[in-house]
Amino acid sequence: MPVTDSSDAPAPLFDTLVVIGPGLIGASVLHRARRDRTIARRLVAVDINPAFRERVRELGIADEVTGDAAAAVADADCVMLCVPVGAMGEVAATVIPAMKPGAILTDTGSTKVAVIEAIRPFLRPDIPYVPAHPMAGTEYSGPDAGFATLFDNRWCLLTPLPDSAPTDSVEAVRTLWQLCGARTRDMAPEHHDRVCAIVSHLPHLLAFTICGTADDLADETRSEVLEFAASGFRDFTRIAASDPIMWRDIFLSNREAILEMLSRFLEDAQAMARAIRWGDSDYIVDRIERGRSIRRSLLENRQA
Ligand SMILES: NC(=O)c1ccc[n+]([C@@H]2O[C@H](COP(=O)([O-])OP(=O)(O)OC[C@H]3O[C@@H](n4cnc5c(N)ncnc54)[C@H](O)[C@@H]3O)[C@@H](O)[C@H]2O)c1
Ligand SMILES: O=C(O)C(=O)C[C@]1(C(=O)O)C=C[C@@H](O)C=C1
Repeated sequence: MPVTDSSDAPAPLFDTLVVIGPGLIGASVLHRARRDRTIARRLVAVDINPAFRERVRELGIADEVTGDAAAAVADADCVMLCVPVGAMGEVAATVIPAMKPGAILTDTGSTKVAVIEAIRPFLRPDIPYVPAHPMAGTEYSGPDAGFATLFDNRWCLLTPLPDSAPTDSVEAVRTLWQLCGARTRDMAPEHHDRVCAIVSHLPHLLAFTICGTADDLADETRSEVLEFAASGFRDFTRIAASDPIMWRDIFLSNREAILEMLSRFLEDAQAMARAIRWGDSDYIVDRIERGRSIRRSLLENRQA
């Protein structure tokens, strides 16, 4: 029987990975890196919130946990920003001057144009920056929400800029996400923001709004909402339970694309209202058929 010697294991991708903001996304990366030991030899977590730092220590997913971002990144080979998109610029301003030459900076922000613009003023020529966005999540947030398999078979979109990272750094970040279980695709940041506006941001906007509308009808319907809400309304409430700060930042930082998708949606909703008013059965059935086929193809892709 062959003897398996741990020294035969390939060296991890990075020596030291620093995750700034070990919430749902950052803690999930740390869980995966801790579990597989292929991503980094040493894991460091930085959080502004002392209670979250304590939880990360208790979870045992980092070798070092600190609130001092500048000190933490000094030895890092890769620094991953997992803070809300509105905080990316201020964190970048603190960490970039403290990073060693050649260390890679990446982020996981849900919007890309605004995050890149927020980070760009602090970039250094010797710090490659590779923006990324894992298309995976849940309605939960904070360190306790993280888990190692979050990214399995999900997309991670990379939006590398022609002038801010050599190819080997882009490939290192691609490999990082593949080691987390994700498939990767490269995209221009503007295109990314339009795609995410329709597949992620607008659905959340609709979920927050429908829950708000139901709540505004509280006097008449609160007991019905609570008592009789079956799967349909519940499916909306799952995503409506998402973190308010994260979603405020996403809406404000992808304003134009979201407003464009919302106005297209409102036109289509008006057309549906008209079809209902005038009894246009063909139109109604056609729209529902399209919804069903989208659902089927999503399920097929997920199983592939
Ligand atoms: N939740 C999702 O489904 C999802 C999916 C993909 C990408 N993202 C993006 O990834 C990022 C993280 O999202 P999340 O869901 O993990 O959020 P989260 O709220 O779970 O975690 C964010 C963490 O950042 C910390 N933090 C905030 N400001 C900080 C600062 N200035 N310095 C250090 N730490 C700070 C918070 O204390 C928290 O621990 C966001 O940019 C979000 O848009 C989220
Ligand atoms: O699954 C969920 O609950 C999510 O909200 C995840 C989701 C999405 O909309 O798909 C949310 C925000 C992200 O930037 C990426 C993924």
